[in-house]
Amino acid sequence: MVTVPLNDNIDAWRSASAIEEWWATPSQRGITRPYSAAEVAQLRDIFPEGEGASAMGLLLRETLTRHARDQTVNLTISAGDGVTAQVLAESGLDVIYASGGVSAMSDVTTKDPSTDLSDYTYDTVPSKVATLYRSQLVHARMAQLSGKPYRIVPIIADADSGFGFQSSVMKVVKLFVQAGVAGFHIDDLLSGCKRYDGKDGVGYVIVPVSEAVRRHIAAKLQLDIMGAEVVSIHRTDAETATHITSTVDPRDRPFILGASIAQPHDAASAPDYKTWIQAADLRTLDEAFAASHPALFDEFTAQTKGKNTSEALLVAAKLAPDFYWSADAARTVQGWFPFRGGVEAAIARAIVCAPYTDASWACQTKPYNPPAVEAFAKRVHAAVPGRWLAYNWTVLPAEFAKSKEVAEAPEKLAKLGYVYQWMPVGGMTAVGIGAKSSAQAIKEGGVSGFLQNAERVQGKQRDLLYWLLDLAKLSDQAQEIIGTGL
Ligand SMILES: C[C@](O)(C(=O)O)[C@H](CC(=O)O)C(=O)O
Ligand SMILES: [Mg+2]
Repeated sequence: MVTVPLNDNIDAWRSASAIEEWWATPSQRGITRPYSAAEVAQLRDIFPEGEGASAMGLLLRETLTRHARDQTVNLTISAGDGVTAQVLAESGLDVIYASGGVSAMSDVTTKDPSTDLSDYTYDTVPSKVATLYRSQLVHARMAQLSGKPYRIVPIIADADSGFGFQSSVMKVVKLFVQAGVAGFHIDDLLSGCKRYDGKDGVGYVIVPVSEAVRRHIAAKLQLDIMGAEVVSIHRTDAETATHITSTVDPRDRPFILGASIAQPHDAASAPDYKTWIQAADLRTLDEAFAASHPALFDEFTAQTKGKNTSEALLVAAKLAPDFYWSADAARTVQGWFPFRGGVEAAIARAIVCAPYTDASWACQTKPYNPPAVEAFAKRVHAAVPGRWLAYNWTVLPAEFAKSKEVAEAPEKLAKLGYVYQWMPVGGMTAVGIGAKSSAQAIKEGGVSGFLQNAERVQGKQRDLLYWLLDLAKLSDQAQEIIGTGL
C-alpha cells in the first residue's frame, strides 16, 4: 500500500463534515442539493485540483455582488486568445467570456470550424479557458517580477447543453474547473440541431425542464466533488424555442402546443409541415379545452393540477368525450412537439432551475425587447429576490449603434439586476477590427503606417514590444537563479 505524508489532510478533504461546513458558507448555502455530503465525499479524488478555479469563482462572486449592490454595468465581450484577454483585463473590464459560438466558428479542437451548433468536441471551450486563464497567470508573474500592478479577470465560459447526458455534463465541468474557469452556463437546448432559416418550421429545440434541472444538478455535483467555488449560470433558450423533445414534464404543459382540429394524417407524414400546423390550429391543451368547453374549464383545471399533457388529456376525455386535442399528431418527423416559446416560458424555467444554480439568463436571439427584459427581471426577482441576472447583447443591428434607447439600456438593465451583460461574439469582431485596421495601415503606409496606426490605437509604442521584453524577464530571471555554477 502506498502511503503519503498528507493522509490526515486527505481524510479531512474527503470527509462529509468538511463538505457540510463548506456548504454552509455564504457562496454555497443558497443551493439546493438533492444529495448528501457523504455521497459527495465518496466520489472525491484524493487531491483537490480546483484551487485556481475556486479563486476565480470567488473573484467572480465578488464582482457580481459589487455590481448588484451598486447597480453598475458589468459589460464585456468574448476573448479567444491571450492577447485579447490581456487587453480586456488591462482596459478594466471585469469579466472575460469564452464563447462556444466564437470557438465553433473560428477555433475548435478538431481544427474544423463550422456553425454554432454545439456539435464540436467538448474540450474545445475548456481548452480556450485554459489559454485565457494561463496567459493571465503569466502576466501576473511578469508584473510581480517588475513590481507593477496587474489585474486578474474571471472567465465565464459556455458549456452549451453539456454535450450529451449527465456524464458528459460532469466531464465538461471537470475540464472547466481544471482549466481555471470562474463561471459557466448550461442551457436547455438539444445539442446539434438548431435550424437558423426556419425553413422546415423548426428553429431551436429544447428539452423538458426536468432534464435542464438534471443538467444543473450534474454540474453542481461535479463542482462539489472538486470543491470548486465556480459560479453556475442557468441559461434557457425557451424564448426562442419552437419545439420540445418530450411532453413528460407537467411544468412544460402551459407551453406545449397540439392540434385542436383533427387532420387526416399526422404532421410527420404531411407533405408540408408548416401548412399542416396551420390547418391544425395549434393551441395548448388548456386553451383548446377552454375554447371548446368553457363551462367545464374550472373542473378541468381543478382535476389536472400538476398533471402533464397526457394525464390532463385523459381528464379532458372523461369530462368531454367529444373533445379533440393532440400533441402527438403535431410531432415533427424527429418526434419533437411544437412549443410556444416566449418570455413566459423563459421565466417559468428560470424559476424552476434557480435553486440549483447561481444566476439566471434567458438567451436573446432577437433584437432588444425592453418589456420582455423587464418582465423577466421583475418576475424572477419576485420569486427569487436578489437573483443575479445575465443579458446577452447578441443581435445588434447597425442602427442600434446610434439609438438612444440602446445607449441607455445597459445601465437600465443593471438597475433591473442584470449584473452580467456581454456581447458574446464581440471578441471575434474586436480581433477582426484590429486585423483590418492593421492591414489597411500597411497597405496605405507600409511599416511606418502600421506603427503609427498601432500607436494611435494603443497610446504608446511600448505595447508593441511589451510582451516580448517583459516575458523575457521571466526566463532571464530563471536562468539567473539557475546560475552558471557548474
Ligand atoms: C452566447 C452564445 O452561446 C455563444 O456561443 O457565444 C451564442 C452566441 C451566438 O451564436 O450568437 C448564443 O447566443 O447562442
Ligand atoms: Mg454558445
